[in-house]
Amino acid sequence: MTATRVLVLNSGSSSVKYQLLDMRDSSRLAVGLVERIGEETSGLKHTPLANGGASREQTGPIADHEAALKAVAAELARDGLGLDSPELAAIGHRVVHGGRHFTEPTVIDDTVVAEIERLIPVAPLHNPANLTGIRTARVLRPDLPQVAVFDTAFHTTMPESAARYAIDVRTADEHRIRRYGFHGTSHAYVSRATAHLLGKDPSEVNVIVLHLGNGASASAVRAGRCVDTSMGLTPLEGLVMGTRSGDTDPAVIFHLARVGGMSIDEIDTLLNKKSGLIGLCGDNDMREIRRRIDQGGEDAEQARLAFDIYIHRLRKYIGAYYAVLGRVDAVVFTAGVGENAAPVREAAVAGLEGLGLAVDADRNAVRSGEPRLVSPEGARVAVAVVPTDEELEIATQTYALVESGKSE
Ligand SMILES: Nc1ncnc2c1ncn2[C@@H]1O[C@H](COP(=O)(O)OP(=O)(O)O)[C@@H](O)[C@H]1O
Ligand SMILES: CC(=O)OP(=O)(O)O
Ligand SMILES: [Mg+2]
Repeated sequence: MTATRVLVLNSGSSSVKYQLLDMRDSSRLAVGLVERIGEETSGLKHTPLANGGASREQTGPIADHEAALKAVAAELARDGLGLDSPELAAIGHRVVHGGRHFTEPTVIDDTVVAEIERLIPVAPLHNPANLTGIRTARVLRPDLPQVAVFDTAFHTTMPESAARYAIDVRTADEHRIRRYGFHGTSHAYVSRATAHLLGKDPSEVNVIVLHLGNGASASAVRAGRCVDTSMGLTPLEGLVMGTRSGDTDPAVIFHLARVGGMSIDEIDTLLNKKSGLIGLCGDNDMREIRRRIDQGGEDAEQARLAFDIYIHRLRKYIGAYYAVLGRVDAVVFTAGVGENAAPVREAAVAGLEGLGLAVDADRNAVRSGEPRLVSPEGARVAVAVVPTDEELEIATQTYALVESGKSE
């Protein structure tokens, strides 16, 4: 029997998303999510698409990522899709920070694990969770290739003028301080899918990708290669996010330390976990923010301000990347907010007809899981919604690597 299945693990700080795919046709056999790991009310939702698709849900404490993965393995086994299956070809892991070292998907060995570990200080919310996923999966299936697909890989094509910060070169080099960028798997997948939506080859188009999820980032993609992106040394820079501030004056940190008496760790937590939308209005979910705005009254005021700050930052990046690219063929929205929040898309390009940017109200109101245009017929620049699929992209890259290894 040839092994054609790939299990993809996307381990977040308090969640694990997973998909089991059959790479003969990229079909999904099972998908699921473990949430609130480490809390009393952890939840696991498992959908065995291959076996009728009825979801199973359980709640109850799941102490850590290791326990989460074991619970996932048990659910898959119930459907005859267990990790012991000879049809499993590999496990693909999303790894957020790969530094400059990893520009391609990589088969994981002890050296790779050590390098991902070394990068924890620059991805403190993400790399530790990614590592636990890797370690647990290696214990469960030590014989199977485990592949790391890095968020940073797609951004390694950025020119030095975009990747470097204007700080002392020796200090920057000594500490490897530069813009790495994240969500690269999504930016790569979505920019390519946007070209296809336009009936073009990726090498023919320039695209601004707006990945707006809980974490959010923008990128400028010229002819299929990333030339700039909004996240930097860490996933803290750039757009306003669910709980992260995005861009601030670096001197805010000195001020909070010197005048506010806060420790570096407290400031780190403030900017990464208590800022962004949640810091501005108490909610990090765009659905809730829109509900408050639409309801009106006193509760709407803070939500409106948070929304306006979010949009203002987004528009600045659209303008900046327009200038970086010179010619723009498409602006594309993706991830939870980008795919679902029509008011965000509308506000992001409002009044930018001079740049060829506009949304058609009817098209923008359509809810769909398909890639689609939301700009008016014949617009100079396409505005599009393209659902991201990081898991499919990770599976594709993982399988391609494993298969190429066989033929060598
Ligand atoms: N229907 C919706 N309308 C507006 N925003 C939504 C909707 N559904 C999801 N979102 C937003 O998407 C976010 C999650 O996006 P997602 O890409 O899944 O994030 P992540 O992968 O970082 O967990 C939510 O926090 C919420 O703000
Ligand atoms: C890098 C990053 O911000 O990832 P996420 O959006 O999954 O938090
Ligand atoms: Mg995401």
